[in-house]
Amino acid sequence: MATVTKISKALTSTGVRLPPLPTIRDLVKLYQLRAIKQLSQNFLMDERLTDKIVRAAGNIRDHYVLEVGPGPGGITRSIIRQNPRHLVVVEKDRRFMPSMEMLAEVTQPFMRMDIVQGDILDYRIEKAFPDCSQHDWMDGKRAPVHLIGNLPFAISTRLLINWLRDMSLRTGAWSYGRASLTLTFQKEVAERIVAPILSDQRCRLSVMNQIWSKPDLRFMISGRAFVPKPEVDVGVVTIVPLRTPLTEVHFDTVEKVIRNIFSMRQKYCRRGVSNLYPPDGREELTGETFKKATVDPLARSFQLSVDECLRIVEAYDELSRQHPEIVGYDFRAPKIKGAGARENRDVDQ
Ligand SMILES: C[S@@+](CC[C@H](N)C(=O)[O-])C[C@H]1O[C@@H](n2cnc3c(N)ncnc32)[C@H](O)[C@@H]1O
Repeated sequence: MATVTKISKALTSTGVRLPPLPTIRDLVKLYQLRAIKQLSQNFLMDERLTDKIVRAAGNIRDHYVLEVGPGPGGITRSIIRQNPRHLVVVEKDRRFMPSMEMLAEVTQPFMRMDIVQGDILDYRIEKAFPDCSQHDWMDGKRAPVHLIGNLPFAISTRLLINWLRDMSLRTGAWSYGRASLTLTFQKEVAERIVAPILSDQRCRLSVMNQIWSKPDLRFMISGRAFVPKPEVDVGVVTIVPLRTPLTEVHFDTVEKVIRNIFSMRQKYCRRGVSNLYPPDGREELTGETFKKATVDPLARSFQLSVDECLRIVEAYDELSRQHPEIVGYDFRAPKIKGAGARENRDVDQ
């Protein structure tokens, strides 16, 4: 571990020196590193870029930070240099544990660093920071809790939707208050998250994000900066929860309706919405939805504002309280033999 124990950059305010980030050659030697494709491993080894990502999170001094997938620890070092109070890193790949342990040891007198070897999708963030008190959601300030990560692309969209759900229910990281996110996404996904009405990238992810948060695409990083180089460039996005979300309808209902609205991008939005309803009564209920919502059923989904999407959600929510039998309906569910032929015909017409 000669290279890792070499001392390089100082922690500015504490005078503590961090073990330097291993070079690419070190990575190969020390960890017999072959990037594992299933874990979406593309490492960022340029300190200026890792510092820039952490700066995008704003002030984290004395705050609580969770880093997703630290890998060899480039972003981790940038976080530590900003002197958070408590850092938790969650990494699935056991090969990175020794270098994380070394960082935890060096920083131990000045801050708390916990290492979790495991899957971020299973990790309970509400238990991560026992010393962090709850912060009032409605006062102007954000909670001193930040989720930061150069995300594994294979799970980034799923993770974001899970986190938006937690944000809406004020569970997980949002049990502490208005926690913020600073994350990387493949360029196209980053553009979709912030896409405004009428844009080519407008999709379910845009509307879902914009209902509960203010997402910002802060800057792009060329794919060339990563090792190994991914096929695409990468966007750094910050996501700050809105003090007042744009709806009070339950996340699961909103997600279901928005998914249907955007399920057939090139067709009239009426078509996707109609699939929310069982064939018996589909026409009538779809007509009623658009009437209640005062939205043009012949608009395409990308032509709808967040407000129009939410009016459709609210109309569906109201109708499903009047007709409880439609709540569990899923037009993609396997069809019962015999009924299937008829139902498929209805959908295709
Ligand atoms: C894109 S790499 C980023 C590594 C490092 N942060 C960097 O910027 O160089 C993604 C990291 O997430 C880890 N990872 C992948 N899936 C994970 C999961 N489900 N839970 C936790 N970590 C995961 C990978 O092992 C890898 O270290």
